[in-house]
Amino acid sequence: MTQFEQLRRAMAQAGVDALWVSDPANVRALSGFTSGKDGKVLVTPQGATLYTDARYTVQAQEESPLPAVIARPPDTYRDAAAALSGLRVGFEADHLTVSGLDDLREHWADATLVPVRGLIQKIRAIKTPEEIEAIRAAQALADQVYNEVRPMIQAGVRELDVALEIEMRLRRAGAENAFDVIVASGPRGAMPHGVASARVIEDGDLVTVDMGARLGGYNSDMTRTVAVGQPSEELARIYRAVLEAEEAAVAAVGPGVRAADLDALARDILTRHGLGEAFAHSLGHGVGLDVHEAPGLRGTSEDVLERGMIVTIEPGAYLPGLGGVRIEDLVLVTDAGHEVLSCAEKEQI
Ligand SMILES: CSCC[C@H](N)C(=O)N1CCC[C@H]1C(=O)N[C@@H](C)C(=O)O
Repeated sequence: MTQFEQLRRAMAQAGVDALWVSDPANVRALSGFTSGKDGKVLVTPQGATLYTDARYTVQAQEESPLPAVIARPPDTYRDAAAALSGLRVGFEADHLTVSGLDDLREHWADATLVPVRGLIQKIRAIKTPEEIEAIRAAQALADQVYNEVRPMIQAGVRELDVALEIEMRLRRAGAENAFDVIVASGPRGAMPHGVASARVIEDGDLVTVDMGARLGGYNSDMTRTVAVGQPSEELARIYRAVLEAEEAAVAAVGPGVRAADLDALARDILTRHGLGEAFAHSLGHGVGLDVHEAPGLRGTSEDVLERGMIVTIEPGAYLPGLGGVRIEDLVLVTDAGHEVLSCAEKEQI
């Protein structure tokens, strides 16, 4: 079944005849238009239309097989109104502002507006073969850049210089950062999202490097924690506990596995090491056009892994005042179980 066929089925299940798509990644997924934040897609019983403005006339023609309407609001809404009279029209509740909804209500008074959540995200969670290759390529580049930059992580070097080197190498290769590079050294390692600062790395630090490449629109995501000099026995113990949790969770990845069970598996290992409270976030998430997308690997998730999903496995332990550790792999769910896409070496500390 094509993604559009899957979407039509999901729309029927959600009880909508048409769908106004405003999430940039969903716009891109449906239309191929790479400036998703400046586009919308309207799916009706007759077909799908890309809406964007005159800055993108040529780009829309080049990139999207969908018919494009070049207009700006309110003309956009007026154009779409004709096709929507009497229909139940879904809108993406997670990606429409209050004023955006007011606009739809004003211009589509003859339609019934219905909030929907995660319809397209659920379809995007299972990657096509082409998407898998795109993410594999993004991760391969990230591995290469990480390996090139790894020797630079030494005492006396600022975190932001490590981050800059990573970004420069990604950009030279035609990619970009999937997100601001996290380089969290020493006590800053206690911040899971500690983007690189001016801190100078010191002897005995653990340094967490979390980076991703965005290549051809698709993201990768990987974390390594490295030791500079000889870390304390306490930090080394935490590192080994996180590594144990990470390896056990990766080994358990396969089709049919409940995301919540995977999260619990890693969390239980860290709890046995006295680090349950220190694991301050979910185990992982899907990766694709967005860095964070479905499925969610967290305790409250109802998601079940399926072949073709690409997820991160990234347990961590964060101890304020002391530091932290996170180890993350990018993992493809396969019929046989899984394939780890991230190849950069994990250190034994
Ligand atoms: C700003 S993107 C961060 C990428 C990173 N690899 C990542 O996803 N992290 C870092 C620590 C936790 C994890 C995260 O943000 N998880 C989200 C999904 C959560 O809510 O737990």
